[in-house]
Amino acid sequence: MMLLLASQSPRRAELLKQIGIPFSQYPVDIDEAVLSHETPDNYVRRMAQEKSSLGYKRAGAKKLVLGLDTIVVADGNILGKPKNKTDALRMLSLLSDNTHQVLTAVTITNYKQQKTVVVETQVCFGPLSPQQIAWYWKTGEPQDKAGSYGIQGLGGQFVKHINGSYSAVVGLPLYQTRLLLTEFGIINEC
Ligand SMILES: Cc1cn([C@H]2C[C@H](O)[C@@H](COP(=O)(O)OP(=O)(O)OP(=O)(O)O)O2)c(=O)[nH]c1=O
Repeated sequence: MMLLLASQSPRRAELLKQIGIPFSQYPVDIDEAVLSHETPDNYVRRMAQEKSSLGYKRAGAKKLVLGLDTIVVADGNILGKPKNKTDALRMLSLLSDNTHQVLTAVTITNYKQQKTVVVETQVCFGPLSPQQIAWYWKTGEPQDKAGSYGIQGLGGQFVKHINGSYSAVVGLPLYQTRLLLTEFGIINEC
């Protein structure tokens, strides 16, 4: 069965390629607004499910559709992608000298079922000065990333340690995605 990755992210495509499964990229656009009283876990789960469901609806039967979403949670606040510079500076100040959570949800949909897993990783940042934050924004890296940083890029130098899945922080948890794909019969157990 044909696997579709319902994502425009080149990083997610790279990670999926890394585990050697053939797929095509099939981006979808959904409304990413957080509902009132929605918990971070419910929100990230719903986003991955909506991407996967919409991809499945558009692509039709005989397809298996993988949808993902990544958010940063700092002191209980959901941090998505920054709207502008002020928003990014606010997020990076919240992350400075603090431990936050990165939640990545993975959903697979096919003709008969939908399954979702949420992977949580603790990320500990060292202190960031206002000058470092201003410099980092200017590099352009924070712009399209949840929490306004990329652990795989220049942002990696702010990270003291992590507890969890590095690939989940970048956008696609390799281990948990493999397990889900195995449950759907896309990968043989070995
Ligand atoms: C925290 C963190 C996030 N990110 C990225 C992962 C996601 O691509 C992005 C979060 O935005 P998402 O809305 O999860 O994904 P996306 O819009 O990039 O792609 P699509 O919805 O089409 O699948 O932030 C990093 O690349 N590195 C990091 O360290």
